[in-house]
Amino acid sequence: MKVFKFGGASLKNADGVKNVASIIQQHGPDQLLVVVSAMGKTTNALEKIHAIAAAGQNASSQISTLYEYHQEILQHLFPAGHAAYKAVDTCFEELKTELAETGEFDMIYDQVVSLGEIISSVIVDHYLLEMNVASHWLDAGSCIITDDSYREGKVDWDKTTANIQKLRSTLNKNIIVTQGFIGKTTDGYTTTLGREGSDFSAAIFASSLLADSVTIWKDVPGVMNADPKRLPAAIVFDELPFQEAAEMTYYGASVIHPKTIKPLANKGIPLLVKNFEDPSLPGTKIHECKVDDLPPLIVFKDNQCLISCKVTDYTFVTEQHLSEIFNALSSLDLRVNVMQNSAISFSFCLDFRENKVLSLIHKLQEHFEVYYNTGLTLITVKNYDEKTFEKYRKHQNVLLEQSSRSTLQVLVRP
Ligand SMILES: Nc1ncnc2c1ncn2[C@@H]1O[C@H](COP(=O)(O)OP(=O)(O)O)[C@@H](O)[C@H]1O
Ligand SMILES: N[C@@H](CC(=O)OP(=O)(O)O)C(=O)O
Repeated sequence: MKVFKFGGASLKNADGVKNVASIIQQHGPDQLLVVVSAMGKTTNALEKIHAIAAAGQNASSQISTLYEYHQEILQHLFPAGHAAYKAVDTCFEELKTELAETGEFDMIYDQVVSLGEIISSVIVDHYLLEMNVASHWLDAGSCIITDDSYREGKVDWDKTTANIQKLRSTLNKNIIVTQGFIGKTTDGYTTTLGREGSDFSAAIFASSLLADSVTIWKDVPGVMNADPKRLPAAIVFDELPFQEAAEMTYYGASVIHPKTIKPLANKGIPLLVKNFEDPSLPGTKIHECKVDDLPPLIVFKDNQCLISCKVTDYTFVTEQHLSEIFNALSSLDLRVNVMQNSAISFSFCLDFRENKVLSLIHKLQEHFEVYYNTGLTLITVKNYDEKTFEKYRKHQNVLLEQSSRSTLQVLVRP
């Protein structure tokens, strides 16, 4: 059996839905489970709607814009009065109900933001049925069980695997269409798996069903040695070892969600990255393989914050100081992207998640003099050669630089 995952870019309008349906129709005789994300930039719009409502303001104009966006798609796909309209209306009713709920910010966020995937999957399912494809809509939350870490749900693999394995008989008769990005707690509340987490959902289904492969359909010809939006001369890899792909995602290559590789590598399931605009292109196969002479791999990670903790009593940076810093980071579930120390100061860079980073700074100020800069970009060059080493080290406004035998990292003010 196979797993396909279609992201927001592939489903951004009615033509996108038609194209996705045609890729599904041509997939061949294998059993198929399809994971879809919210359409276009719907998740960002829902995040904004939730933030407005949580601040006690009226989000009705933003809700109308999102409703119109989906109506336009529906009108190009279905005749008036089709059941798909009612199904989408029900989701928007649910959105209003959830926004009126009182509860913890992150918990309500998940109930609201997850609706983008529900709407998208409802539309794709109805359209496939319209095209005479035996589609079966599945609530991903009935399978993917997480703890109650809202916005970053941690998967209960035993329960999840057992639930997903029960899908085998349905897969014998139907193509399953389900949502990426979302799960449920054992109490039945929806959770999300972290932004851009639909690739991870596809990997969860594939690993539980021991799929033959997972294909994630993107707007690029495959995995490239840099984001082509940043470096138009980037080249496409025919194949990549799991290890190399995992490291790329760790450094921030946004083409694949970082949690995707592990479940697939553990089960030896190949991950194919293909272009939804031209499915005939070979794409990239990520699997257990050896590739010699990989070119330099360049990853740009924006929205970085550099924090420097300065010891003020001339005792130098000791293990005690480091443990205070790492305890604070761990208590807030924050990950360091690069770090460096000198005699009296310890500097590190991390993603700028404003509320959490400001809480961190507050904690650190109990022990150190703290300085910080935001709006930075971390450039990582893996497998650097002489040319790329020189080029990125000479970048203007370098705030921090570090290199090992194979990897160069420079933190710059863009
Ligand atoms: N190394 C890379 N190779 C290919 N694409 C990359 C790479 N790094 C970043 N990208 C970006 O990833 C984008 C595709 O991912 P994404 O926008 O998350 O797709 P979707 O939301 O549809 O799943 C591309 O448009 C490209 O700009
Ligand atoms: N819709 C969610 C989950 C996701 O993975 O989306 P996409 O596949 O479009 O990156 C998000 O935007 O975070």
